[in-house]
Amino acid sequence: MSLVEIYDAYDVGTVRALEERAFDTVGADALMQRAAHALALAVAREAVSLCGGVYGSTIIILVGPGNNGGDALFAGARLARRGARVTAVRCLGTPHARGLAALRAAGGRLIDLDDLGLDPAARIQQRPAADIVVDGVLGIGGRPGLPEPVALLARACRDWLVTTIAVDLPSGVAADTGAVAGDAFAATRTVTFGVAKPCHLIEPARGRCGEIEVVDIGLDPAPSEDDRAGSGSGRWLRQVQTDQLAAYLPYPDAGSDKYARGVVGIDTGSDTYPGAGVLSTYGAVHSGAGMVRYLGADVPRALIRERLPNVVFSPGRVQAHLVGSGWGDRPDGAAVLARLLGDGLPTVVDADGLGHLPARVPATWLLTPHAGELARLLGEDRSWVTEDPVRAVRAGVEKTGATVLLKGATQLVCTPDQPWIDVALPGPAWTAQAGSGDVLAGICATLLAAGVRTPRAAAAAASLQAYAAHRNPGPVPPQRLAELMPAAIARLQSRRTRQLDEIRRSEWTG
Ligand SMILES: NC(=O)C1=CN([C@@H]2O[C@H](COP(=O)(O)OP(=O)(O)OC[C@H]3O[C@@H](n4cnc5c(N)ncnc54)[C@H](OP(=O)(O)O)[C@@H]3O)[C@@H](O)[C@H]2O)[C@@H](O)CC1
Ligand SMILES: Nc1ncnc2c1ncn2[C@@H]1O[C@H](COP(=O)(O)OP(=O)(O)O)[C@@H](O)[C@H]1O
Ligand SMILES: [K+]
Repeated sequence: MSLVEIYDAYDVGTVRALEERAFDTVGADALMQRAAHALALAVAREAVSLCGGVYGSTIIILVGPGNNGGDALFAGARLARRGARVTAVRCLGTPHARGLAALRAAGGRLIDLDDLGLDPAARIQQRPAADIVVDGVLGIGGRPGLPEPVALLARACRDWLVTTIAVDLPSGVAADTGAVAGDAFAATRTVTFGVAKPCHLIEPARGRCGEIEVVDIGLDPAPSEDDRAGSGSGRWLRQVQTDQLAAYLPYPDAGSDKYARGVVGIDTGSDTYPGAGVLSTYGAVHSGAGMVRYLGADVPRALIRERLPNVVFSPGRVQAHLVGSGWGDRPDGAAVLARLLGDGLPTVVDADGLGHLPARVPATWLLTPHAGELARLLGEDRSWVTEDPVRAVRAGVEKTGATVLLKGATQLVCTPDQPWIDVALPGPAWTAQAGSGDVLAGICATLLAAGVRTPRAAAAAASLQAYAAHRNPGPVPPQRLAELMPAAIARLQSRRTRQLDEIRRSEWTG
C-alpha cells in the first residue's frame, strides 16, 4: 500500500463508480480491510508520537451507521490487538455489524454517545477522555451538517484540540462542494481512500481536514470518462503542485528581448480609485513583464510614474490587455471592452470591468471575479457562489465563454472544453486584503503576454501569489508582496532547472 500525492479529486458519484469496479475485482471486504489497515497505521503513528506507542493509548472510535463507521471499527480492532484501550461510541444509527464484532473480539467495547456525559446546557464541555479520537461518523454517504448531539461532540473535540483522525473526510462537511453547513469535525489528519474528494481541496472543508493522506486501496486512480459521466456532476479537480508551477512559469533565455518576453497593456484604476491602477501595474512589473504600458487615468498614471520609472505611458503594440480593476463607475467601460474584443488578444477583465462584458467573449479572455462579483455576473446571491464554488465557476464559463478564475480562499480556474477545474496552490489567509486581487490581475496579464495559455496563466498566477505569500508570512501589504515576487520566481526557476537536470539525467541513464 503506497501513499499517493494529493493531486486529483473526484466527486462522490465518480468514486462510487470506481468502487463498483474494484468490488468486481477485489471484493468489498478487501477494500474495507485495506482502508482499515491504512487508517490503523495512521492512528498508530499518531499514538507513537503522542503516547510513545500504541500499547496503553486510549482511543475513542466514533461510529455512524455506514461503511465509514465500518472502516473505523475494523481499524479499532487492529489497534486493540496491539494493546490500545479502544472504546467505540455509537453516534448515529446501528454500527457496522462485522466491524463491531471484530472490535469486540479484539477486546474493544461499545458505548452510546449519551454515556460520554456531554451536557448541552454547559458552556464548556468536558474534554473527551481519549488520546486520539477517530471520526468514523459519516463518510461519502453523509449529508452535510451533523445532528445534535454529534455536533456537540464535534465542538468538544475541536475546543479541546483533541487529536482527531477523520476517516475519509471530517464528518459534517459536504464531500462534493467543500461547504460546511453548521458543525463539522476538525481533524488533525484525514485518511482518505483511493482518490481525494472535492472537500479535500476546497475551503472551508479543506481547513477541517488537517494533514491529508490519500491511501491506495486498489481503486483505479484515473477514472474514465464513463466513470465521471455516470456520476451526474462529474467534478474533477486538479490541485496545482509547486513543481507544476515551476514548470508553467515563463523564463527568459539568451534570445529573449523585452518584446519577446511580452508587453502588457494596462487600463485599470481611476481618479477615484487610483490604487488599483498602481497595484495591478506592480503585479505585472514584478512578475516579469518585458514591458508595461499603462494607459489608464491621470491620477494613477502620475503615481505610477513616480514609483515605477520602467513603465511607459504611450499607446503601442501589446501582447495582452488588463482592464477593470478600480474602474468604479466608468461610462465608456462597455466601449473599451468591445474595442478590445476586436483586437483578438488575450485580455484580463477584473472587478468593475466585469459589469461591462460583451455577451460572449473568447476562452483566451480571463475573468477574475471574487465570489460577490461572480454572483453579480450570474444574477445570483453571493451565497449561491460560496455554497458551491465549482458549480458557480462553471456557470460563469457557460454564460460568458471566457476562462474564469474565481478568487478567494480557494481559487478555481475553469475554461471551456476542459473537463477538469484547476485549483491554485492555496495561500495564507494573510493574503485576504484589499489590493491582493489587483496585484493578481497584473500577474495574470504578464503571464498571458508571455504566451502562457489562458487557463494555465490563471492557475500559475494565483499559485505564484500564494507561493510568494507563504515564503513571506505575516501581514505583508499587497504592493510589498508584489516586490517579493521576483525572489519567489527565482526560487521556482532554480527548482525548474533542477527538475530539467533530473529529467536529462534519467534519460541519460536510460
Ligand atoms: N469508496 C470506497 O471505495 C470505499 C469506501 N469505504 C468507506 O465507506 C464510506 C461510505 O460508506 P457509506 O456509503 O455506507 O456512507 P457513510 O457515509 O458511512 O454513511 C451513510 C449513512 O449515514 C446516514 N446519514 C448520512 N448523513 C447523515 C446525517 N447528516 N445525519 C444522520 N445520518 C446521516 C445515511 O442515512 P440515509 O442517507 O440513508 O438516510 C446512511 O445510513 C466511505 O466514506 C469510506 O469510509 C471503505 O470502506 C473502502 C472503500
Ligand atoms: N481566505 C483567503 N486566503 C488566502 N488568500 C485570500 C483569501 N481570500 C482572499 N484572498 C486573496 O485575495 C484575493 C482577492 O482579492 P480581491 O477581493 O479581488 O481584492 P481587491 O479587489 O481588493 O484587490 C485573492 O485572489 C487571494 O489572493
Ligand atoms: K468521517
